[in-house]
Amino acid sequence: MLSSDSIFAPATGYGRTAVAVVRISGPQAGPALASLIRSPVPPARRLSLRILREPATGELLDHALVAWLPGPGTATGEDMVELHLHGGPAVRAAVLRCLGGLPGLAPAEPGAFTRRAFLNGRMDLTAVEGLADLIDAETEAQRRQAVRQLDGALGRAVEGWRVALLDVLAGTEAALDFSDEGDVDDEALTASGRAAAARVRDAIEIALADGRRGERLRDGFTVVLAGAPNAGKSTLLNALARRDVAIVSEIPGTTRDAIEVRCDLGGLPVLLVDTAGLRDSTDAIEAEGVARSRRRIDQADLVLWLREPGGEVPPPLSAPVLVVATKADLSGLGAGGEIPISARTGAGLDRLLSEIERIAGSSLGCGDALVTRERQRLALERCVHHLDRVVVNGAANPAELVAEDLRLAVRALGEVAGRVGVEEMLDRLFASFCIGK
Ligand SMILES: Nc1nc2c(c(=O)[nH]1)N(C=O)[C@@H](CNc1ccc(C(=O)N[C@@H](CCC(=O)O)C(=O)O)cc1)CN2
Ligand SMILES: Nc1nc2c(ncn2[C@@H]2O[C@H](COP(=O)(O)OP(=O)(O)OP(=O)(O)O)[C@@H](O)[C@H]2O)c(=O)[nH]1
Ligand SMILES: [K+]
Ligand SMILES: [Mg+2]
Repeated sequence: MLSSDSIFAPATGYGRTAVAVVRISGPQAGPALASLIRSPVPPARRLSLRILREPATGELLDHALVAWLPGPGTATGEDMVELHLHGGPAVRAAVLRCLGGLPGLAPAEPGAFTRRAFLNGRMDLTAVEGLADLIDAETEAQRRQAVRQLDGALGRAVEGWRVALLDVLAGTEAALDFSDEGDVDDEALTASGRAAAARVRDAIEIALADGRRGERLRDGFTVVLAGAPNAGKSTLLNALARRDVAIVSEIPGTTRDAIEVRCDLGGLPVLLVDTAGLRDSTDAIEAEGVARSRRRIDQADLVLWLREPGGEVPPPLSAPVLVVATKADLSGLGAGGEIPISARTGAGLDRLLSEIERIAGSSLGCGDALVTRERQRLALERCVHHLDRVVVNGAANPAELVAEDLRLAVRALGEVAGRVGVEEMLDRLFASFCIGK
């Protein structure tokens, strides 16, 4: 699967930047550097100042810091080169054009460097997923969770469980192979093997009993602002976003499309959604807006139900609800249990935000979850299923069945780490990276 071609790509952003880094990986990396600097590669693993020239014509391209990084002790496990260029778009384009003209070098697809790191055993699949999340992380809690996974928190746990189960499996297979030789325990599973399988199962169950906060933290927490027309939803959205995102007017039925604002609440990713005020309307467009509101309310992690003085109380909803008494500058306080605010004066907004942050925090955690994707969860659940059969029936079942369940449990852990059975998802995962990663 790994082509012997060498790849290159810009590793830094587009446009004008102070410095632009171009990375090359593969057997042609060293020769490519040598031809750009028209001399042997500089000392390994150091940045050296060199003059880059067009290989064919000798035309001056740039003064650059270059690094020669011989494999296998590199990010991809292959020979690598980094060119730290001046960050103009034309400098970068000229260097990329020269690289494309060299033999055995091709522009990298998105995620191609990370794919090579994975295929060369430099990273397991959980680390790759952690890296994807790290690049996408927009808040502190997301960053913390992603970098922990890149660092191997899940990978190490899974490998520890796998090694423990392989040990139990070896004992069971010995019982199978030599059951007539007399010197090996005849039973499919010794008491200590069974206890070891139970310990692994319990540890996995603890990791799974996390309320899915790792997955939720990647997705973010959705807060829907709902209520009757003119309750003050759009005014509140603008106040929380500190921007004029939604149209506000004294005309009921102003908002039609749902309006989304992403924000960072104490390190947590929160999506605020303003919606059309709920009422029966004969206006077809407003009615469609109300239908959209109801769908967003159904999918919300938290609904802020806004009611102006004397306004409607919330209908029964499946999501948790905070009732917000709006326009407190006109009416004074709302009823007990409601959070009084005035978007006009700003009164009560801090308290409202800290309530949202508290509820989001208990749903998303702070980045300490081990399981961060459904893919991992499903494989771990499958592992637990097979271990349950081993632990519960181990003494009664024939050795063949016990061994098969142990093998399937080990295989499920191998899937989490990307050792087996994941070929189909790799293309999708790597395509989610940017070019140059
Ligand atoms: N300039 C630059 N900065 C970068 C990267 C890069 O490739 N280039 N990275 C790329 O994403 C990240 C760092 N990740 C890296 C991971 C492993 C190795 C590496 O060479 N590992 C070897 C040697 C380790 C050592 O010297 O201790 C190894 O693990 O054997 C390099 C970078 C972030 N910053
Ligand atoms: N005095 C006062 N007026 C407010 C406050 N919040 C909103 N209003 C006014 O209430 C009216 C309706 O506000 P909107 O934010 O458009 O209400 P909405 O809930 O988004 O309305 P629809 O989009 O039509 O459902 C506007 O005239 C706002 O200026 C407040 O805190 N105090
Ligand atoms: K309005
Ligand atoms: Mg509105």
